[in-house]
Amino acid sequence: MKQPPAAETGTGSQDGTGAGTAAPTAVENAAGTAARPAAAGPAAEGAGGAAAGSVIVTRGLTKRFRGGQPAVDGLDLTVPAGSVFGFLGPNGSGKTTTIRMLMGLIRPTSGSARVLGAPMPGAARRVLPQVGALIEGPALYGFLSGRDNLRRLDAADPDADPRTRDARIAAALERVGLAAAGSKKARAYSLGMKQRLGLAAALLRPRRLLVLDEPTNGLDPQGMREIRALVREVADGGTTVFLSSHLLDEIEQVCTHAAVMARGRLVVQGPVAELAAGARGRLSVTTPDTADAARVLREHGVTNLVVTGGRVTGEPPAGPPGPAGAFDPADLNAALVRDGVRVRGFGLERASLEDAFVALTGEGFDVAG
Ligand SMILES: Nc1ncnc2c1ncn2[C@@H]1O[C@H](COP(=O)(O)OP(=O)(O)OP(=O)(O)O)[C@@H](O)[C@H]1O
Repeated sequence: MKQPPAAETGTGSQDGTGAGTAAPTAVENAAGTAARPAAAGPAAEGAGGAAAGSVIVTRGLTKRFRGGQPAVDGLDLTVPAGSVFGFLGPNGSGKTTTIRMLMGLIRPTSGSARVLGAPMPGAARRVLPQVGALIEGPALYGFLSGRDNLRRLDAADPDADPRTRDARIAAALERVGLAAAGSKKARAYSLGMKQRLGLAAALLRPRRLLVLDEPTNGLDPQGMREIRALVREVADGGTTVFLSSHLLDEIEQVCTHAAVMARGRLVVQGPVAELAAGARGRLSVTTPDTADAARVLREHGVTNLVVTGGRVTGEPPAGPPGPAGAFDPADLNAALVRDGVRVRGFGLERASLEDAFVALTGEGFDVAG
């Protein structure tokens, strides 16, 4: 409840193609690409209609608070237009500090940040009207109704047309499922309702970018589901969504792209599917002939073999599995049988983003930070 939604002053430039490309890959693999097809909305309408543009680009972005270690250290972030971009990291990894720099709320110590193609914080006055933001919870007056809170926020926006105010507020309340509760005092709202009201505030006007700092923090599972559904809906409308989270499964469920932070540094970024694929999952063979199985697997390019009891697991060769991929699990199974290995179980465990995080950092993902 500390920060109001991003300041909404000045007029916006429509140039949004940004300096970067949609190619992810900052530190590691993940040669991914562009924005999802849903980018055909406002997010795709930058100069020249370049849907492949980047909505956020940072280069060497660094923030050092007085005397301390850098909170954010040399960050190179590229957020493709039309993506739902998850900014993932344990508590204290520098997510909020990055978002505050992106929104022009604090100055970087060094490096640069461009949002919608314009430098921040310099261009904040023309960029921020196109950005809806929810940072550290919405700033609400408890004694006002949800609707009157929105009215107050809209009235503080010099670019908001007072003639369309009531209609826009009604539409925003409807969109976040608060139409029926609009007349209730905000102090009577649950945490989830407050978050939704904050989102309604961010969506009072069409936005090209929505920035959400831990939007599901403190919500119950139902509240989380509602916020995720809303995020998807906003993205389907063509708005790029940048959201921070310390929840891996949340990122997997809702995001097309992700960046992983640890101790102020970027660990990896790219399309979520490719990040998880980067970890490749593990191949698992259940057999009483573990030594022979391990040998055959090794001969077929399986690495990091681990034998536990009657099971051998290992990392399959790089590339997608299947007849057209780098290796075919069926061939591997046949090779085991051919060598007399009694295969009692054979499987490929799908990698999760958590596997990717562990593989990249060698650490567990400790959400308690
Ligand atoms: N105003 C400040 N003054 C000094 N140190 C700060 C300040 N803001 C953040 N930090 C420090 O910078 C580091 C990164 O904090 P930040 O809030 O950006 O992380 P985060 O990933 O958003 O975590 P959380 O989810 O807990 O907010 C932390 O060590 C934090 O203590």
